[in-house]
Amino acid sequence: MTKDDPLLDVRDLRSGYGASLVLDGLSFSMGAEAVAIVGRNGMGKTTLCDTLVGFVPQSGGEIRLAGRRLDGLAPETIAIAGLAYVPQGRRLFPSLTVDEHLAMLARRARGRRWTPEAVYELFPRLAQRRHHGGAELSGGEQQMLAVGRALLLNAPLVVMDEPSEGLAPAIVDVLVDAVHQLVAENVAVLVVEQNLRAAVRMADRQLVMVSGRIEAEFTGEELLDRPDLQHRYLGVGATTGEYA
Ligand SMILES: Nc1ncnc2c1ncn2[C@@H]1O[C@H](COP(=O)(O)OP(=O)(O)OP(=O)(O)O)[C@@H](O)[C@H]1O
Repeated sequence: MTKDDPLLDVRDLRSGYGASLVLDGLSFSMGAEAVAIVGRNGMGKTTLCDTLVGFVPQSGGEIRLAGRRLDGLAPETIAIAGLAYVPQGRRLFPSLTVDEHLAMLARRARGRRWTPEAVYELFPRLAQRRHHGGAELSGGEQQMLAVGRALLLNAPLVVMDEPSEGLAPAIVDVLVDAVHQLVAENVAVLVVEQNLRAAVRMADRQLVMVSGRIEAEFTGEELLDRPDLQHRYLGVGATTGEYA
């Protein structure tokens, strides 16, 4: 990496499922900051996350992390290269306790910034639930665990797909604070959000996805102040309620 390389640089990315192309020439770059990807249902946000982390194979374009090409690498290699993932739906193991989830990556994390104990400091609620199984946790606790597990990779970039989905406002506040703390410690966060209010609180840069491309970029303030933009890019009702 030279000093001019962005942390993540995505150029002309193409990917999809079989013959159907979902990402169709998608480009953006980011540094050690928080960036949100917003957009209507079905625009390809989850496909973007899954392609970045190697779950969906790309059919064109380039992905560079700190100057290193990631395209075509296996998901485990991409994770170890520095791209951690908090998938939509959290994907935890119902029969494993919180402690057991974190223990799986504890050896790799030893001596680094993010250890299981550091995750428990970030999310004290998880520490109280450390002996409970994944299936016994509330949605918010599950999301904290999914974020904590990703942090144990000690990666420079964490990708989060819809972290606020289905969560009470108080829990979203905890996640927003966690994102701010990560960025303050130089960990970049790329967050996909359906929920504009949560997205704006997590990130200043809002990239709008339309039909598999980044079509526009706004600041959070611009998007919140402009119902016309919300209507055009996010659909009716994007900002109704505190987080809905
Ligand atoms: N496994 C799959 N196989 C085939 N098509 C898929 C698959 N997953 C998603 N798609 C299609 O790809 C397109 C983009 O879906 P994607 O989930 O990436 O969008 P999204 O913006 O994340 O929307 P949502 O918020 O509803 O998840 C949609 O047309 C969807 O039907």
